[in-house]
Amino acid sequence: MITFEGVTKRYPGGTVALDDVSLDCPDGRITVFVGTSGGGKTTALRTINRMVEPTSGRVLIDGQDVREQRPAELRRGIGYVIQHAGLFPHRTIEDNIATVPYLLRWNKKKARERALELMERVGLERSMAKRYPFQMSGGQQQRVGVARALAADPPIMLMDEPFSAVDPVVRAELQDEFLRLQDELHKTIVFVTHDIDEAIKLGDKIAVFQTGGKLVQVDSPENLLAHPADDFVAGFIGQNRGIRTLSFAGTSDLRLSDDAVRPATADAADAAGLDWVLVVDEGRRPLGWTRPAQVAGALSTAPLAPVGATFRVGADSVRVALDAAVLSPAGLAVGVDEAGAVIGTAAGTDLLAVPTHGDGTHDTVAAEGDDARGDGGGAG
Ligand SMILES: Nc1ncnc2c1ncn2[C@@H]1O[C@H](COP(=O)(O)OP(=O)(O)OP(=O)(O)O)[C@@H](O)[C@H]1O
Repeated sequence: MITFEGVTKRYPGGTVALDDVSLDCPDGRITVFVGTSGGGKTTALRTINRMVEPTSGRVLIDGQDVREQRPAELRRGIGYVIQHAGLFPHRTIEDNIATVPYLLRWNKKKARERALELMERVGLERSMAKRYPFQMSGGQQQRVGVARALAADPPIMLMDEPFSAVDPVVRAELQDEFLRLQDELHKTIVFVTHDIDEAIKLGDKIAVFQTGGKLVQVDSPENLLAHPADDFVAGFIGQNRGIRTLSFAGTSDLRLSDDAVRPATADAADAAGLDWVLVVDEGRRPLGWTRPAQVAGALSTAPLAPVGATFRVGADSVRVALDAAVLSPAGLAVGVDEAGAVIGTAAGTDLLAVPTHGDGTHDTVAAEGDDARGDGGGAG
């Protein structure tokens, strides 16, 4: 665990970059520092690897003051990823990734093998190993940056706006892969971003910094959305707070209805009275929507409107289900199991009735994916 104890940083000239910051960054979790420009996020991050020394207070790693270790030694256990990746332009991709192993005097073969293995891990083809950074896209360079930080398998990773310099589509891909990687590696990660959506997507725990280096709220993403500590945090989170909260509400306890689900072999007359029916095949996989009143005979002969988006019951959030309902011609969200078979449907109003009070008592989605994530370590 990384612990900040009353950390203050005052620069010559009087700028207070950090003002009495106390906070824990739990092991194996992602703690995100978010906030306004100049709020002290980067300064806070850099006190962990001693790139910045606090004016007062201390930073501890597993109870030990970081000042008890020489910076070089300390940094060996701490991966560091920055915006624009910061790769060495005159070194090949594999040599960039193997930077720390070379410093640790691993033999060349082992270091290169590790670099190639990591390239695969971060979604790069091994055939790119001999390229130079200028021959890679921005997104690929960021992946190399992540691989380089992971090379010596440090327990801690510090990431300063690592995905900010790429376009939104690539950024979303990098975020998804980063979460997948973290599911396997369980590093203790401190991640700086100015983007609240990125913070909510990636963070187990979010620390909001305000200008003047003040820490205004430390909370799980769901609590931050549900209970912003003050107007500054509420303003920073922005609009759509209610809808975003639905991302943390789970679908495993939803009551789904089978009323509108019919096999293709059924007769349209069986569904008389229904506006829309969802026609399914023999494996209950959805084929499409139809209006039974407009069909004579078996539903297999009916013209079908596309199913649109479905949601995985239990795995997807209420927000995903609501999206599916809005996009469905029938206004019904189709819930499916792992195999894609229909479990039942839910109307938008059923989905909006799900409690999302953000006090941790509702059925939460496992942070869109993993049991180990999600409780965020609570407040403070
Ligand atoms: N070496 C320095 N000397 C003097 N002032 C500094 C120094 N480094 C940072 N600051 C000041 O400290 C404050 C906090 O800076 P910091 O970079 O930590 O903020 P940040 O939250 O990471 O901002 P951004 O999102 O813009 O990167 C700012 O006012 C900045 O100008």
